[in-house]
Amino acid sequence: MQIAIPKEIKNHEYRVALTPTGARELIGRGHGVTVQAGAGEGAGFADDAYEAAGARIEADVAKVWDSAELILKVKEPQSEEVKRLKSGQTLFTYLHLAAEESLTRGLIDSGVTCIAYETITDRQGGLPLLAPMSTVAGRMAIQAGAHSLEKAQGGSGVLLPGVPGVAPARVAVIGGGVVGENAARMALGLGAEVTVLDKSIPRLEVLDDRYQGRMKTVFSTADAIDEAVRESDLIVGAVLIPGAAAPKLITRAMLADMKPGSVLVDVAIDQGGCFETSKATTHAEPTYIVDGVVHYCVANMPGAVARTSTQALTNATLPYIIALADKGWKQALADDPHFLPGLNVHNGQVTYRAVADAFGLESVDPASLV
Ligand SMILES: NC(=O)C1=CN([C@@H]2O[C@H](COP(=O)(O)OP(=O)(O)OC[C@H]3O[C@@H](n4cnc5c(N)ncnc54)[C@H](O)[C@@H]3O)[C@@H](O)[C@H]2O)C=CC1
Ligand SMILES: CC(=O)C(=O)O
Ligand SMILES: [Mg+2]
Repeated sequence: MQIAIPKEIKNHEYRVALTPTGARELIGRGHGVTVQAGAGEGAGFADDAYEAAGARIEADVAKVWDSAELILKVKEPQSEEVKRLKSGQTLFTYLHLAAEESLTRGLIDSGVTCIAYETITDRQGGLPLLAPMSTVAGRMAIQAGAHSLEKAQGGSGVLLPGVPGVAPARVAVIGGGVVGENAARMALGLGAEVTVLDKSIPRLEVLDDRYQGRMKTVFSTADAIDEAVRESDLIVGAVLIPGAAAPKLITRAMLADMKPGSVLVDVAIDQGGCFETSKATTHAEPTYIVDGVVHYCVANMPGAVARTSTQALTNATLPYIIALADKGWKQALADDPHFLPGLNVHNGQVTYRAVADAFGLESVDPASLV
């Protein structure tokens, strides 16, 4: 199969969809890999490394997209990339469609088969292709939050660990999944006082057991969120209802109850964000202030640590890429009931229920297509 790796074009996105190591695995199985010139540079992978793995380097972006049966990306296609798609191609990338109606409609019109990393499941009920980037983003959320608390960023001037004689900051993490656990773990490591809120009791049990009471676990209700809003210096939004738009858990009116200069880091922004006042920002301008509260809402946080993130992403995606390349999308999805929910759009139809529901569209059961 002919596989293309375009250079990512989203603001400050330095990841690439495949490492040279991944390219070598695919080429060894008889597939052709074309990499756009410079695609791996931001992650520290030079064109030479891909060539040494047997890949072809192509400088002409149109030729990269045109030649491909399977296109591998990191971020959702930007509008100029949607125009490059051709009916019959397969696109495998993060899509987060419930947050972006125009992208959804563009992909419907393209006639392309679109498989999203973030809706593939595993036997344990996890999201194995979201998890590596959620691990990165969760860990980064505390770095970003700590920086945003500094006065120069509009923050309250609180240092997360405090110092001897001065209490540490209070950090609340809403959603105790992969992002939430990693954020909580980093905040604990820095000496903050940490509370995790989740709607899943089994998840709170896991956290309680793993951290032996070093973080507070709280069942997520409107009351619990009100309390977190009043007491916290930093709140991380880390909820997910797979494939669906994130619920708005903190409204604009609630910002008045927060301490001036406190910080909201909305990691769930790629699914539309879980705070009413969240709007997606970029690494170039990551924060803005509403009613005295600093908001950090970067939708591609792992792009800033592209070397680590690219390696972690390829480790997770490679077995699925190999299945797509060896068998074609239809057989690959038919053979694996956990791969099947990755299908979001096929040949003009939405195949993921929560995406269709977000925009009042019809959805088609993906099982009926394979
Ligand atoms: N901004 C960025 O760069 C990145 C964003 N993400 C996003 O972060 C979000 C979280 O991802 P994961 O941690 O992997 O998901 P996950 O599925 O591991 O965890 C989500 C958790 O939210 C909980 N939850 C759902 N509704 C809730 C509510 N009302 N109150 C409290 N908890 C609730 C669930 O029970 C679950 O434990 C997703 O939207 C994901 O796409 C992930 C990576 C990078
Ligand atoms: C998951 C996601 O949106 C990202 O890694 O950028
Ligand atoms: Mg987006």
